[in-house]
Amino acid sequence: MTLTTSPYDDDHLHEECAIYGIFGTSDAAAHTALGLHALQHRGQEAAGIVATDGTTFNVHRGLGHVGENFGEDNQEVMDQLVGHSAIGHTRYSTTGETALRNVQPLFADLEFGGFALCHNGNLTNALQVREGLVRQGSIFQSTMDTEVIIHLIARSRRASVVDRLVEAMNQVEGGYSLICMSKDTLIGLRDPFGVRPLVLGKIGDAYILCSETCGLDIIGADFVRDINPGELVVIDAKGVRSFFPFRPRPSRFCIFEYIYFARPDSMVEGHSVYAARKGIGAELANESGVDADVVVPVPDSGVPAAIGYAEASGLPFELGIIRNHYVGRTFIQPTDKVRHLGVKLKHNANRGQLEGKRVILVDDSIVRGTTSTKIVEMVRQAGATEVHMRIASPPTTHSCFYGVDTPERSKLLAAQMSVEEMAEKIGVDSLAFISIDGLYRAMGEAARNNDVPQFCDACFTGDYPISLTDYTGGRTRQLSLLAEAS
Ligand SMILES: O=P(O)(O)OC[C@H]1O[C@H](OP(=O)(O)OP(=O)(O)O)[C@H](O)[C@@H]1O
Ligand SMILES: NC(=O)CC[C@H](N)C(=O)O
Ligand code: SF4
Ligand SMILES: [Mg+2]
Repeated sequence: MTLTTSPYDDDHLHEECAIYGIFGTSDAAAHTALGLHALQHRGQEAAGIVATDGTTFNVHRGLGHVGENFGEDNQEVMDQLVGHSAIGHTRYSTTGETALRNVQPLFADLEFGGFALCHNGNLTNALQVREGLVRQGSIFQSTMDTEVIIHLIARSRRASVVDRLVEAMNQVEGGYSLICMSKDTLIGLRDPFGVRPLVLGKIGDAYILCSETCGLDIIGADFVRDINPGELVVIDAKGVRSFFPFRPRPSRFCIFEYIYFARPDSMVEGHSVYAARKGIGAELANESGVDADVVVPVPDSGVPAAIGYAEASGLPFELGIIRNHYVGRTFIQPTDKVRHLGVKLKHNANRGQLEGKRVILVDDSIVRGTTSTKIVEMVRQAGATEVHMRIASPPTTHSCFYGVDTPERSKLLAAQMSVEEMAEKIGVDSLAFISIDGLYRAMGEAARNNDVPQFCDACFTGDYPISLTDYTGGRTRQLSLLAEAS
């Protein structure tokens, strides 16, 4: 049991969240469950779906995976989620603990009717806004940043749902993609910098909004286009309408989506995630090639970059480490002790491909260094004569505040050590990260534009595009005295 409810006391690097919405089909909830299943990699703490038939809103929210809540054992639940429109969420918390009160979508009965909302991202002034609302009498039901949006919409005096939403979003800062649903409308929205992804798809007469295109593929829907930064789309019986209600800002899409978060078979912002990862691996080989016998990925996320590395270097690619797919991502293990164990449970050396060889290990990132330390030890024990580690991102030196719950800086290996010190700690013969310009080159840019960077890369550069109101000046506060038993 925990009383933890402050945005500052969580030291894990989490994934993100997935959001999904569909309008205009009789089995909207079933489509949403499938879409969320394809997007499960973005969040594994909790899942929820709200569907509406135009009158009633039907909801199921639960802790755990999509399949545990909306799978074949949950037919009764699915039967109750009737409606022509539905939205859904898989959660990885950034603000607010993992508990039932914090499972999205959020729902409220507002002056104009029912309203459901789901959010990928993190609001950077939610605590400040929340304090103001509580002073004025608002009673919060959760400890999530996202809930302030519902309160701001409820208090707005504007006439339409869309205008109320715009007024609310003008009072919050942060990274967000949102999908909202009223009885007859689906609304999608990306923050003005477009930090988090959101795509539009179509199947038959129904429209879909979701985090990544793999959520469209699973139900055979067509990809229509990305929602643009700062764009708000309204989907109703009349079709899709687009608005740009916010002050335009330069696009700063999260570059880490390409490096790690998104699924390799997704297209995000016009780029294939798989091709981007291979390109990063190739740049890495060009920048920091080393004499070796074999290129070995740290599965899963290191695989496409290692293929690109092997192709560019002309070295053979081998699966020298095998991953057990029945163990969750290591980021999600709750304590350091369990996380260490998780890495052992998850990977095993494929001795025949490593023994007597000079091995280049390729992974996408080093966060705490837990994975790399264990893997290197494992590869050496399997008889590798040299181990060189190559990382398909620059050193992660800063925390993310826009939807990826990174450990605090003191837990980020690269924030504490030089590359040489990290190499020694991890136990490799050499260690190299892709340069920031190399990363931008792999993304098709000549270099990083330091005046107006083409992406958000704050976890590598500390250059935060959106203000961090709640995270400066040491504001910490317990948000609720109510502790949910886990
Ligand atoms: O330095 P660390 O704190 O260990 O974190 C970094 C590792 O964590 C991630 O993999 P993860 O095992 O979470 O998932 P994956 O199987 O999808 O690569 C990432 O791909 C790195 O391998
Ligand atoms: N990772 C996310 O996108 C989290 C969304 C939201 N901030 C939450 O904590 O639920
Ligand atoms: S800080 Fe890093 S992980 Fe967070 S949005 Fe920016 S690039 Fe993505
Ligand atoms: Mg990994």
